[in-house]
Amino acid sequence: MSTEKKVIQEFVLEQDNELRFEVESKNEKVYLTLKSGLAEVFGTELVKAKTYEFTSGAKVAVFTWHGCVIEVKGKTDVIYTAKETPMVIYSNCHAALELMRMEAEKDNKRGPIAMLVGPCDVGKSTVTKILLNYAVRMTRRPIFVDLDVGQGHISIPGTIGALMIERPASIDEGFSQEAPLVYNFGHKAPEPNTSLYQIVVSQLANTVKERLEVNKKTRSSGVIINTGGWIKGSGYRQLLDSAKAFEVDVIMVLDQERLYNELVRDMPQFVKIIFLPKSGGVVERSKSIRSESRDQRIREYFYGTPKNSLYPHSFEVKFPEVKIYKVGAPALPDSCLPLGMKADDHMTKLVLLTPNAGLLHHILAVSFSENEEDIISSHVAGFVCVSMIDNERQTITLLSPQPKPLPNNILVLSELQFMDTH
Ligand SMILES: Nc1ncnc2c1ncn2[C@@H]1O[C@H](COP(=O)(O)OP(=O)(O)OP(=O)(O)O)[C@@H](O)[C@H]1O
Repeated sequence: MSTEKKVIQEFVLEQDNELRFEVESKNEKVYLTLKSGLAEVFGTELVKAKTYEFTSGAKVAVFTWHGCVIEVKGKTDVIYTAKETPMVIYSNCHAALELMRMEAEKDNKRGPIAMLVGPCDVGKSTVTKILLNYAVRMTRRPIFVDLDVGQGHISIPGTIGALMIERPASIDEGFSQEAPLVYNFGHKAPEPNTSLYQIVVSQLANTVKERLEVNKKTRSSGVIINTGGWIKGSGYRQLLDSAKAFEVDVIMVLDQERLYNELVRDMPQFVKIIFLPKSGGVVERSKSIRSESRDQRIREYFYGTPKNSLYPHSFEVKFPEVKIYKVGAPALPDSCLPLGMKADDHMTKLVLLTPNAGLLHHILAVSFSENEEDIISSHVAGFVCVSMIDNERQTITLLSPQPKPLPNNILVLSELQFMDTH
């Protein structure tokens, strides 16, 4: 047990102030308690006298609309109170979406489909979370869509997905992950395979639209879509395609006027484009921190969080028991392509793999599809990780959240890897 005494600090926040802190040191824990007044963390209200725990990697902002007293116990790397925040502007956006939801409810129509866009590290995921939390606090049931394959807020990185939000995010664990709809893309950025990205985005958009049709409450609550930070060149065209696929009504552009003006120029008139300033608190993340947080997401998928541990299973499957596919075949010169085939088509071609040492540590998506034709357009049941390949015995050892048997024998290779150090 550590004999080191924990540092205790008390902060008195005036109305509209924000206490920001970061926990960086490994194995460090910081405890936060609301002593009096009202406060929230990214849209989720703090319960008075309850202690919240934050571990290494946490970047937190405690905002108060009315003033409060906060106690922070433990070693933070940065901690300060900010008087200037864009929270009033974000709250006005929520109010505008809420008006659209009220109209939609009255006329039994679809509520607002809003998309957050902007470069990396401007707070897109954070504003998405704030807007979802505010909506659900008004008893709405919006759908959260995450198109950012880099971080994987709904499932693991390399995927896109949708989740119906029924209660505010937990301060330390995020949104409850009940029955998310997840599509495997298999790369940590859209660039390596934009054709495939476009297909999975359209597929997700169609499924989300179907869900809006069948649930009245969700239909009027609408959808909030988070996107990745790739906004230049084909990344920008990709954004336009995604906006079209989801039939968005509102696009909120964080921090970049150029992107805002391009969207005003290129989107149809009925789509409202809104410019939002970035919060001064948003922390920039280096490549290595992004990579660490991707690892952390995958580890949490298999092993859970300190508060909610999971115990994954490890089992063997024989080579013939599974079919492992890779999406995207090596490119062929135009002269070698069959008549009518475009050079781009190879990017969505399925290649059946013979299990080999190259699969070691790779993530495999367990497809819901029953035949080869539907693999790309099917959502996935979950993920396993290849922890051993034994060529002699013709077996693959898999780390899996569920015990044997696999729900399907069709597996799809992801570029993402996970080193299981447990
Ligand atoms: N007001 C704030 N105070 C302190 N930290 C903040 C604040 N807003 C956001 N952050 C932190 O900054 C980090 C980056 O924010 P966020 O993930 O929302 O950015 P992003 O634009 O979605 O990034 P990316 O493009 O990489 O997905 C997060 O760790 C988040 O917790």
